[in-house]
Amino acid sequence: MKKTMVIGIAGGSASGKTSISRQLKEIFEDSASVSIIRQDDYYKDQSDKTMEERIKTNYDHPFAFDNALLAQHIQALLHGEMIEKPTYDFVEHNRSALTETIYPCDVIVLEGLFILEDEALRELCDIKVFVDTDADVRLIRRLKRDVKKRGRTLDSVIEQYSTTVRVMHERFVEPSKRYADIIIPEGGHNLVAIDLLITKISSIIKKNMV
Ligand SMILES: Nc1ncnc2c1ncn2[C@@H]1O[C@H](COP(=O)(O)OP(=O)(O)O)[C@@H](O)[C@H]1O
Ligand SMILES: O=c1ccn([C@@H]2O[C@H](COP(=O)(O)O)[C@@H](O)[C@H]2O)c(=O)[nH]1
Repeated sequence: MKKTMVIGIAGGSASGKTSISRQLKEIFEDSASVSIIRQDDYYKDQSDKTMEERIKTNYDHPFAFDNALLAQHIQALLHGEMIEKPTYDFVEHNRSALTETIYPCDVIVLEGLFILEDEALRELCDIKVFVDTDADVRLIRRLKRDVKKRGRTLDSVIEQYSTTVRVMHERFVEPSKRYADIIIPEGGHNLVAIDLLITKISSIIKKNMV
């Protein structure tokens, strides 16, 4: 019987998880149906909080996410059911009103900060990947991205990084590296590691198709 494969991609903020997930989706689009599920879309709803309160939330602690719903959605896809995936608005620091329908597929790329830290999510992954990018590179990337795409100021990114992002990374994200089957040093720059990952996924897809 055809089985859906789950590729878990964890790593620090701005390590390159989303960029690698997109590369994989593009590469396998012709041979398999691929869906990307981002843990970021499962940040808890904060409609009951003011903007001032939302700014103070610690978004780098596992409690900020509804991981139970995420695990339930992955299970549903594995059982051949479609899901209504929440979507997240980083500018508003809140869930959006819109959901996205995700249909059962051959490959689920499950990416996010705590995919390997959370035991239930980790156990759903057939291949566990950790994108390992140095902290200084991640901070520079985050500064550029958050100012351009997430409505932040330079000062707010630096303040959030020094108060929560860095400490939580060391406490929760970095230790989860030990669960990885594949560690990709230098993020998306490491073409050799990405090629190895692609070869492995291809062989699993081939076996699945016969
Ligand atoms: N290998 C790379 N080289 C240069 N910039 C990169 C690379 N990978 C990602 N980026 C950029 O860094 C930022 C963060 O990458 P992203 O994939 O969103 O990380 P994550 O999903 O881990 O937070 C984005 O603006 C992205 O374009
Ligand atoms: O409302 C929010 C939600 C999250 N964040 C920050 O985003 C990153 C996680 O996203 P990556 O794409 O992995 O960088 C996390 O470090 C949070 O600090 C936010 O600022 N506001």
